Amino acid sequence: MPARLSDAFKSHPLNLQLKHPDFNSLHELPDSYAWTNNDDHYPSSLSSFGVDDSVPVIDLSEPNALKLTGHACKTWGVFQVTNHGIPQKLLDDIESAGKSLFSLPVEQKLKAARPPDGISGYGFARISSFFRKLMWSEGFTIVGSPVDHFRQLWPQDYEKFCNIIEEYEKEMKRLAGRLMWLMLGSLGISPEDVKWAGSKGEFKGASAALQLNSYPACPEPDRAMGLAAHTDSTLLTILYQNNTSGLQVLRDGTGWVTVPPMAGALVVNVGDLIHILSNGVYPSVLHRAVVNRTQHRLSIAYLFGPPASVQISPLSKLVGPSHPPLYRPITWNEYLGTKAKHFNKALSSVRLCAPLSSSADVNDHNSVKVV
Ligand SMILES: C=C1C[C@]23C[C@@]1(O)CC[C@H]2[C@@]12CCC[C@@](C)(C(=O)O1)[C@H]2[C@@H]3C(=O)O
Ligand SMILES: O=C(O)CCC(=O)C(=O)O
Ligand SMILES: [Fe+2]
Repeated sequence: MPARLSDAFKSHPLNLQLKHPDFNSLHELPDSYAWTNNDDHYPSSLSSFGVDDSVPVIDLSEPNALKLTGHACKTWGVFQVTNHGIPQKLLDDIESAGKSLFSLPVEQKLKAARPPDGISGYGFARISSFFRKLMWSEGFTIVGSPVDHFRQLWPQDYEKFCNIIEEYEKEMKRLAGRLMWLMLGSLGISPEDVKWAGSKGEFKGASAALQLNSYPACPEPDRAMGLAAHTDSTLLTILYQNNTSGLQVLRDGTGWVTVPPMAGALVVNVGDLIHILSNGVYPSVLHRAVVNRTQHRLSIAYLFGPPASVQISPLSKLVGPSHPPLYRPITWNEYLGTKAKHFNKALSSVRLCAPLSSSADVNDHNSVKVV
């Protein structure tokens, strides 16, 4: 039987033994949540105040969308899209489903806790084990059907919430396929070059995870961290954020740049697997979420990847004598296991050789110190 995404962590269980707090009852920042200057990626470090450098916004109905996408992937690794075709009503529905989930009592949410060796359910971010301090957030991951967990959360209304998730995943999958061809097309790659994309290039067998993130208002936002700096272990990620800012991307030479919430727009991140497929031409983007004193923030990430057991390696059209393959072949499941072990050094752990040109692979995050 081919590997399933839900099995990715079977051999990498996460035994956090942490107590899930009721954030609303915390009026002071507990020491376990207070990041200091010694902690890697301290929240207020390196911010790019006053720098006029903003994340590209691409109108997908424009004829030059392909060229703009290629440029954004090469120079930023992140962009926002408008005219993406996702109905506003669906975005509103998923936002209220997320709000409803995170406002349940802690004991209720814990009935749907993510098991240590599982992928789906409620809990701390998987990357929490790499840090001495806790993150000011809670998450809920959905891979496959959410019905068992949702029945625990909302015994009466679970079907309504399952339908929203199903519809959202269907729409996101279609958009992810479209974005993949904008990214790959801008590299001169066509559907015949990517066998696992299917005969029509529709990415039928693709796998995906949906991650709902909640960042409660925080009494001391400057000392807290919502979600620590990381790259996504995906081909690409499509992120919906509510009207509260918090997402920041690390920009070479500039520092942390905020991705401002734009009504109706969606954020697209280049993930580690596009980094590998493109042989480092489209580097994955290091990003994090910071928190604020007054507003609750919610984000919903659609983490899109290949079929779980397909080998991903630099595309043959992009390698040659002057561009040797920089990464060894790896499946998505294996990469998630590597990330669980090496975190921000996962990409360099699958690297074959140093790039010949200094422009390739600028964002390999080799220098990120793991605590
Ligand atoms: C497919 C996945 C990517 C992810 C781990 C996961 O199994 C599902 C959640 C994803 C997420 C979202 C928040 C940040 C992140 C680093 C994490 O801890 O869980 C990512 C993981 C990833 O991209 O490596
Ligand atoms: O909340 C955000 O803006 C970032 C979320 C994120 O990076 C993720 O879910 O991978
Ligand atoms: Fe992310």
